[in-house]
Amino acid sequence: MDALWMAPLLLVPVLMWTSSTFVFYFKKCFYVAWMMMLALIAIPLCILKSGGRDVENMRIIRNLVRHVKYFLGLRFEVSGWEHLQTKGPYVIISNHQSSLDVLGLMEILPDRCTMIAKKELIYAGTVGLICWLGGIVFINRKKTSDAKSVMADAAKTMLDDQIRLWVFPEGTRNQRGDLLPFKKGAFHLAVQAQAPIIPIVFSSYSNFYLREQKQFNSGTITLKILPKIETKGMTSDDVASLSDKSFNVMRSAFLDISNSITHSNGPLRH
Ligand SMILES: CCCCCC/C=C\CCCCCCCCCC(=O)SCCNC(=O)CCNC(=O)[C@H](O)C(C)(C)COP(=O)(O)OP(=O)(O)OC[C@H]1O[C@@H](n2cnc3c(N)ncnc32)[C@H](O)[C@@H]1OP(=O)(O)O
Ligand SMILES: CCCCCCCC/C=C\CCCCCCCC(=O)OC[C@@H](O)COP(=O)(O)O
Repeated sequence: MDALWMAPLLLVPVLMWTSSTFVFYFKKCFYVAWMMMLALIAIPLCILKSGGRDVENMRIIRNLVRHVKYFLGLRFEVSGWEHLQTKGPYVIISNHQSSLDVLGLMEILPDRCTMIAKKELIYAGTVGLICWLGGIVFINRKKTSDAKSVMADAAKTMLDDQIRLWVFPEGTRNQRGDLLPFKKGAFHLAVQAQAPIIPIVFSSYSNFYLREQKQFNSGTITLKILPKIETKGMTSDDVASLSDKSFNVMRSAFLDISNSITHSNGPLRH
């Protein structure tokens, strides 16, 4: 009787072997469930360590998330580590393709660095709570004036508490094979804090993850950390050119690393 109950479980490896659509859904569900579970473990650890919301909790979160890539068959190749060896506050900007970006982010996350995220993320159960405990700054994208004032406060906190902030300047997830035009918030933030910008580019996920075709294979993601862009002496008048400059260096790096990876990994499995 017990053995009979186990029988459907045997289907899992069979389906994993034969159906790439099953692999796609299995990996996605596993990812969400595992992250929720890790967050559940992290919550008491963070509370015990710092008693509540604190950027130092990101160390615990970073350590707990770093093994998840192995389950999903993902590898990261990182270049430009030396550009993160900058003292004091800075603003990291990177392209944003999927919630899987969290894995690459945790791979290279510097100390005392937290993120700017949409406020809806706080309702994501245990993940939402861990984001709050990790000091993530939540913004309301539907109310520009609110978002601006939260980010102005964040610029002050960055300096007062020596914090680094990671912003996704595209403002939303994008897997269209190119970068979306940048929103301006990250650049106002850097200018207000007079802190440098460190651009980071994730190569395209299209060689292993295709949402429409329901494909989630193993793959390698290249992370390229680019040289910092100074903002000392800049004012809000310089924001547009700073944004354009950042966009251009990131776009050319994105196209460069995405092309080389698609060619070296060979064709997708069907
Ligand atoms: C232990 C296990 C746990 C496991 C689970 C958890 C694991 C880890 C936890 C970590 C996970 C974290 C991952 C977080 C990912 C979340 C990512 C996101 O949520 S992305 C979406 C949210 N982010 C953003 O939107 C940031 C980028 N957006 C912006 O910067 C925007 O500019 C804005 C939102 C501030 C405003 O957007 P919008 O209303 O569309 O306006 P714009 O066109 O950009 O600007 C309008 C004008 O306002 C000016 N402006 C903008 N910002 C400012 C400012 N701060 N100060 C002054 N002025 C500003 C801008 O220049 C425009 O004016 P103009 O005259 O046209 O120039
Ligand atoms: C009880 C509630 C259940 C909710 C379950 C959701 C839990 C998500 C679980 C695991 C994923 C862990 C990584 C979380 C961080 C993902 C952040 C993210 O990628 O947010 C999307 C946002 O950048 C842009 O949003 P839009 O593309 O504009 O939309």
